[in-house]
Amino acid sequence: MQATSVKLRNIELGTGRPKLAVPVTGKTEQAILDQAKAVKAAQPDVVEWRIDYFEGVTDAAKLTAMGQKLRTALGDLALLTTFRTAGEGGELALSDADYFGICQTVVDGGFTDALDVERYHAEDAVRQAVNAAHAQNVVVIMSNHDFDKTPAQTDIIRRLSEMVAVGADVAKIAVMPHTTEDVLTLLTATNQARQTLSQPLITMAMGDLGKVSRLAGEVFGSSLTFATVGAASAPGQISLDHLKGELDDLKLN
Ligand SMILES: O=C1C[C@@](O)(C(=O)O)C[C@@H](O)[C@@H]1O
Repeated sequence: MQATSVKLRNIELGTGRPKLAVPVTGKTEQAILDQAKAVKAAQPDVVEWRIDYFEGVTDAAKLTAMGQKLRTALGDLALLTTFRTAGEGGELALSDADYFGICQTVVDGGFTDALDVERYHAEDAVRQAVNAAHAQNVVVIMSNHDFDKTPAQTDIIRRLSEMVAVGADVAKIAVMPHTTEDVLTLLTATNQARQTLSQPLITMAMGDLGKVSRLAGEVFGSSLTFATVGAASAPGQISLDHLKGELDDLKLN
C-alpha cells in the first residue's frame, strides 16, 4: 500500500529516504539547551526531546517553560516530544494518570510538532491523548518497545495495526534481537506491514545486531531512524554523521 506521508513542520515522513531524528537527553535546562545547540548544528531532520530525562518533567509549569525555550533554540527544526516510561526503557516510572497528564501538558504547551504516545496503556486514555494531540494539530507517533525480545512477525504486525486502529498518525516499534533471525523477523514484519497499512512506520531492532535495521529503512519500509549527536537514548544507535553518509549511499533511485 502507498504510504500517506505525514507532515512534521517542514519534513515529510513516509517519502524518500528515512528521516533522521536525534534525541536530546539533558537533565537540566542548561544541559538541554547546550545539547540542542550541538544537535541543531549537526542538521538532523527531527529533534526528539526525551522529557523523561528532564528533572522538571513532573512540574507542568517547568515542563512548558522548558519546552518553549527549546522550541526557540531549535528555530524551524521539527520537534518530537517523548516521555518514555520505565517499563518501555525510559528513565521514570509513572502512574497512567501522571503519564497522560504530562502528554496533555506537552500538547497544551504549543511547542511540539509531534508527541510520542505509548500504545500499551489503557486504550481509552490512549484514544483521548490522540484526540487531544490532534485538536492542537500535533502529530501522534505511537510506540511500543520490547527491550527483552523480538516478538513473532505476526505479533509485530498486530501491534503496528493496533496503533493505527486507535488513531496513530505514525506507528513505531523497537524490539531487541538475540539472533540474526530476530533481525530478519523485524525487517520482514516491517515490509509486510507497509503493504497493509497506509500510515508511515518507524521500526528498529536495537543493539549491535540490529544496527542494520537503522540503516535500511528505505528498503524495508521504516520512515525514520534515530541517530546520535553525543548521548544515545537506546542501544545500537549510530552517530548522525555516519548515518547521513550511509543513508545517502543506500538511497534508492
Ligand atoms: O522510540 C524510540 C526509538 C529508540 O528507542 C531507538 O531504539 O532508537 C530511541 C528512543 O529515544 C525513541 O523514542
